Amino acid sequence: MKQCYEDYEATADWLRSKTAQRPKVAIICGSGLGGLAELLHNKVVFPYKDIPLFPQTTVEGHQGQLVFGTLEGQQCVCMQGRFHTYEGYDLKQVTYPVRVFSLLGVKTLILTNASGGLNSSYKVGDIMLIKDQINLPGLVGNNPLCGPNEDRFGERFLCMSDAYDSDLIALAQQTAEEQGIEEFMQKGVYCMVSGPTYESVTEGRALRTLGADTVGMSTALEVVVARHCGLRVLGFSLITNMVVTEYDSKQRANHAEVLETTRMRTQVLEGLVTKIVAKIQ
Ligand SMILES: O=P(O)(O)O[C@@H]1C[C@H](O)[C@@H](CO)O1
Ligand SMILES: Nc1nc2[nH]cnc2c(=O)[nH]1
Repeated sequence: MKQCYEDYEATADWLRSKTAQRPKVAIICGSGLGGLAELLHNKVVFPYKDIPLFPQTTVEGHQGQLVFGTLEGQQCVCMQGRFHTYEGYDLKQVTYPVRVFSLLGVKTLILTNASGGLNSSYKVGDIMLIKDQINLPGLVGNNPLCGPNEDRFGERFLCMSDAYDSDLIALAQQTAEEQGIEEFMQKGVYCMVSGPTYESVTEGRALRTLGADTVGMSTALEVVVARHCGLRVLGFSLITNMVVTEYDSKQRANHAEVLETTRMRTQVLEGLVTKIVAKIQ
């Protein structure tokens, strides 16, 4: 499927015609982390299947609906479920909602994800503020900005050294302190791989050597497209499991464990994001 500017406009126009809400903040919820959308007030909910040109979610823990509403007085739009390349979607489909958000007038994108911990000082249940990313698919040609540049969204050559907004990171750190949850807050580098396989021992070790603190199967592509259209970005990675990096380990990564850990920390992460949203200008 080849998206053009008019497709993004058609989806944004359709949403505008169905709700008078004009969010400035968008939130993409990771695996098992969609509960945040339930906290919105004056909710207007659109199942993805009803939204023109929107992909559908196929993964357990990703509900598949777009929720507009107000969080602490701030108008927000929340994706309860995201799209991944391992589901068979291409790079433009995975990132489709981000450009729609930009056309709707969103200025700040908050992303959450579930990830495997690579940094041995991290623990299952820690929440990592993403300070930078390794877009592994992008480094080898699978970058969502490949192809003709759409100047109406952004420039051809995009700087990614400031992808995660330092003011928003500072705001998040300050808010975590106020919430008294610094003990399980981390700040580090997220690496995206395509999945759906979890890492072999040697792959896990290699990613750690590259400088990654956590690894997951999302986020980096959405962030590239968000930065291309000028959105400010804040990201959180919930460490749902530790990546197995010992050849004789009996531990095995699995999605059930991922979802179980999200259940353990979902309220804390929701509380943190809510308080941050309240302070975003
Ligand atoms: O959407 P996210 O990145 O939170 O989901 C992670 C990566 C895979 O989709 C899944 C693996 O358990 O969780
Ligand atoms: N690639 C990857 N994605 C994850 N998502 C949640 N845990 C993991 C993990 O260990 N590896």
